[in-house]
Amino acid sequence: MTLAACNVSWSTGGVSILRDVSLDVVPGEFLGIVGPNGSGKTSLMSLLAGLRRPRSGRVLLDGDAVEKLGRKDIARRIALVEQQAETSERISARRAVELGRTPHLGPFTPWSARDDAIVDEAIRNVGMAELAARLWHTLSGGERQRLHIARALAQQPQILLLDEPTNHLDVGHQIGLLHLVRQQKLTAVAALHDLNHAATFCDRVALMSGGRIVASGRPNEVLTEERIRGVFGVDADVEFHGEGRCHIRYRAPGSPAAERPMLKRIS
Ligand SMILES: Nc1ncnc2c1ncn2[C@@H]1O[C@H](COP(=O)(O)OP(=O)(O)OP(=O)(O)O)[C@@H](O)[C@H]1O
Repeated sequence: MTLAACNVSWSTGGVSILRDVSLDVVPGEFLGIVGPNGSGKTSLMSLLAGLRRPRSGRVLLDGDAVEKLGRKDIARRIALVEQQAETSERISARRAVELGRTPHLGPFTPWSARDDAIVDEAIRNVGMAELAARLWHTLSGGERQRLHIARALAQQPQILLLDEPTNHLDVGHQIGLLHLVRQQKLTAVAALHDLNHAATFCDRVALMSGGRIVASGRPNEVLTEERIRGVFGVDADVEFHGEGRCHIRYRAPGSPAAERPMLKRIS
């Protein structure tokens, strides 16, 4: 299943937010979207998920315009984990994950033992089995975030859209979550703030700035010292690794560059 944005622009309140954005994600690929605050990552994710309509251009899901598809049809194929997803309802952790099965249920497909098994596995995958009976409002921010991911996995989408999925998570759970996404062999698109996470886990990275995609490609093609300085205003030393990967070491303002021998290419 492919998802593509073709020359998409979006504006709100007379202000242009996304400008002529084109990208596509191919089956099985993990695409990272990075960029400074306000560069348009969340806006792009909501267009890809069909929550917003572009002012011009099109979003295509397997060649079909997303805006022409029904919500349930989209939800069977795409799961979105939003940045500030919340629920005020008094529900258990497990119930929150069960909601992921909603697009697959209907008058002729009632809840079954298979749905239970899918929900159990999703909860296990995010390490929340012991807290499954707890009420939502008693959970920490990180625990809730892991359940949002479990809800999306229980949805069994072909495409997973994640808006800053590592928010609220400690470093162990951040790495665990991104590894879990990779293991799912899903097509995934994640807006990420941590450039090293993008460089470590994503097959390709799209860099946004001012509502545009200014570069896309393998992590080490996109996350260069010049672009990190130009787009984020931060000096950094980038160490190149094999298979398109790299590692970024940020410099405090005014501190010297690392000695070059440390930066030699590792193949
Ligand atoms: N509904 C809205 N009304 C007005 N402005 C909006 C609206 N939605 C987004 N914007 C503006 O669009 C720009 C892009 O916002 P968006 O949330 O897409 O950026 P982002 O890259 O996800 O930022 P962050 O990293 O801070 O989450 C911001 O300047 C934001 O204030």
